[in-house]
Amino acid sequence: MIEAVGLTKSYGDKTAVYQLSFQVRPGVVTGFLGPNGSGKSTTMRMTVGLDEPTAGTVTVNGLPYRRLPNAARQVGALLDAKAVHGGRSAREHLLCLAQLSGVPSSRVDEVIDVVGLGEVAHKRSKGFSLGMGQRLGIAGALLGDPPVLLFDEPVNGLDPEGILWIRNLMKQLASEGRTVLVSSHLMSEMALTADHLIVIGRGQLLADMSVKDFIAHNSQGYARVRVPEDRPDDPEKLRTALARAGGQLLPEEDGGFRVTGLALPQISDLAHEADVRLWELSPHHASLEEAYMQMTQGAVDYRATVDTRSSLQPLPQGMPGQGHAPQGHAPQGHGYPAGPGHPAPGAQGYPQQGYAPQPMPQQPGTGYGTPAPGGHPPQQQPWPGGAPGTQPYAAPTPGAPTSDSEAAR
Ligand SMILES: Nc1ncnc2c1ncn2[C@@H]1O[C@H](COP(=O)(O)OP(=O)(O)OP(=O)(O)O)[C@@H](O)[C@H]1O
Repeated sequence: MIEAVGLTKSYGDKTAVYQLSFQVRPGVVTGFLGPNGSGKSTTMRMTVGLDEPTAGTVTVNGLPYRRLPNAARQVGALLDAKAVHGGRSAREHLLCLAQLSGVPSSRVDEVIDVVGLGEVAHKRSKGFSLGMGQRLGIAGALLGDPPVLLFDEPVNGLDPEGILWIRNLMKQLASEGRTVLVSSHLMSEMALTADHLIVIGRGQLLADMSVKDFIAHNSQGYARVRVPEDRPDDPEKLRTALARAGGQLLPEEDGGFRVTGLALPQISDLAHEADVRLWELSPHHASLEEAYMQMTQGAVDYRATVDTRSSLQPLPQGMPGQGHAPQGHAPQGHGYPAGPGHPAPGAQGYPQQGYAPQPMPQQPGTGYGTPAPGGHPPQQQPWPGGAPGTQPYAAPTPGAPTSDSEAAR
């Protein structure tokens, strides 16, 4: 089990993680979600001793990583697939890791086969594609056969077959009773892979609950209806009938309608009573992506403009190397687009008061440590299950971290 209690990390003025408390339990895949810069990697780095918390603790099976006996055999992590000596072959790289952590070299060939790198095991890793690098990083995480595994965006760069493989691997590792924490921005993939979610925004806990509960809490189900086009009065008749019962009929772009506030049988009965024929009546189940967008939209620091093209200025003609003289087009220089399509961080949805800049105890960054190599650990033990006191919602705390843009000001 991984447990964070009041975990906080500041880099100078920037608070990357603030009073984060959660438990990652064994036996299930836990998805770790949050917008860019929300503190996922920082949290994972602190978990494996690569960064020191400014305050609070994060432990693996009750101990901070650096105090774990044989840490490399207890926790495996894929944090940065590029953190490999490019001059070494995949096999050499894994052999080095194996020697450092007291893992027998026979295990190296096993994990190479598991991740599908057998054919390129003797090739230098600097020639590896992004996906091959990810596979090598995953091999490194699996090397010590650890009961706790962290994967930071493991599907990055993988092809569809690789993504399916990762999904099954995560599930298999969890079904073996391991603790599996995996971050990703691919919501559709997370919906298929994760059982439980920890969602953070600007370093703070936003949700800690099952995928099912997360979707139910953060989205509104609705019904889709369609009426015959040759009966132009029907939409209005239906709208009136539904409104009397407390429902709402909203037109959709494709000519159909969305009904909120009423169950499907009620909609059917009301339409029948109003003499409106329905050509479609179907439930719409919200996706994890919809629920995630709804929850995190106010905690997004980096957002593209709605119409990215409209905010771009044309480049001046006659730039050096274009082979003709400037025609008097001066750059219309203003900074990076701002305006209606580029809302201020936290502009929608998420309570604003939590992000007011407040003085917080700060501590300069403590730099990077190195996970301690270790020898063979005791055999895996069954983990205590059923963590108490999970927190479905954590309201933003006054004094919470500012967004990057706020910090920059
Ligand atoms: N070594 C560092 N020095 C200064 N700031 C840092 C450092 N590491 C992370 N940060 C800042 O901390 C915040 C959280 O970063 P982090 O990489 O943990 O986010 P993330 O959720 O993993 O983002 P992404 O989804 O984009 O990978 C960011 O604002 C980042 O700029």
